[in-house]
Amino acid sequence: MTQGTLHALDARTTRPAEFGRDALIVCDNLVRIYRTEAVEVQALQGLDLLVDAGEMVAIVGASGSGKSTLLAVLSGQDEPTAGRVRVGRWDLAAMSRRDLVDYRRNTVGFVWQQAARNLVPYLSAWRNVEVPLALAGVGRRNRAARIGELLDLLGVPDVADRRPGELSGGEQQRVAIAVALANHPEVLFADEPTGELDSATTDEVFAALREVNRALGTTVVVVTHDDAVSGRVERTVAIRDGRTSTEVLRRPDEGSSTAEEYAVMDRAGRVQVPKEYREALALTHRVRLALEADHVAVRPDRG
Ligand SMILES: Nc1ncnc2c1ncn2[C@@H]1O[C@H](COP(=O)(O)OP(=O)(O)OP(=O)(O)O)[C@@H](O)[C@H]1O
Repeated sequence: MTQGTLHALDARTTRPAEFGRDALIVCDNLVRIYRTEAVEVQALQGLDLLVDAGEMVAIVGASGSGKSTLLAVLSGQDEPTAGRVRVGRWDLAAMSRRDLVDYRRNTVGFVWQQAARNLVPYLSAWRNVEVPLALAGVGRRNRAARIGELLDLLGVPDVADRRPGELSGGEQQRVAIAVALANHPEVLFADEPTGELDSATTDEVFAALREVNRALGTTVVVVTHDDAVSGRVERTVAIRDGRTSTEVLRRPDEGSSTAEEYAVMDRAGRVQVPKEYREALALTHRVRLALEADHVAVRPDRG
């Protein structure tokens, strides 16, 4: 064995595995800066996020925390300033215009908050779902089969002949989900899909999204400002100041389910200590860290 081969083997064994290699969605130190003449806004400030295929994840956070920017980047409508972002086989930081069209038409589906943005007002629900299928060149018979299947799955087969203006808010969003799913996307992105709905209708739309996730296996990423959402999905990721800050995981537990909140540690080992904790113990600039048998203690610097 030559010295060169040894070096090559050595390099291979010591190189760390690629971050998120097995995930469907990878955001690695994602940065998005908006520059205008007067100001510079850092909407995403080194955000890390992994989503596995088949997951349903809610993204929550205060207004301005970067939720919509994240979704815009992930869905190919906005470009990252720095960092790595991958969805399936697509590297979103390095896509040609042609790739983008392909990606947006076939890999991802999108639902907006405003029903008017999702649906064509003068077409029936049926025809609305037909538009993306026709654009993708799907034949008449297959189109009909797919539309029927989706309207059934979303619980709106009875409104097929009605126009959006003749539907309730919840029905409009369920038809919008059908439109977004028409071409079998791997991922469904929804930006505040229930923002204009009351809480009963919100439950209905979340139930529809869960059903899509369960029955079709579509990965669902839904942005919402509604904190109660962590009771409706298995994983809720909170964004603060353009970074992921905490996650709530809900696990089935003998019939009901339990939810537990976790802080997110970034790849450099940084964890954000909540403001209430910092204030309660006057934790400021310098703190003492101690490694205990099963936890790490953080103490104020009283010296
Ligand atoms: N096109 C833009 N030009 C300049 N600044 C922008 C632009 N889009 C977003 N921002 C800024 O980036 C930050 C993050 O905005 P973003 O819309 O992603 O937040 P959000 O969490 O979705 O908020 P909301 O819940 O209010 O929709 C905000 O400070 C916002 O003002």
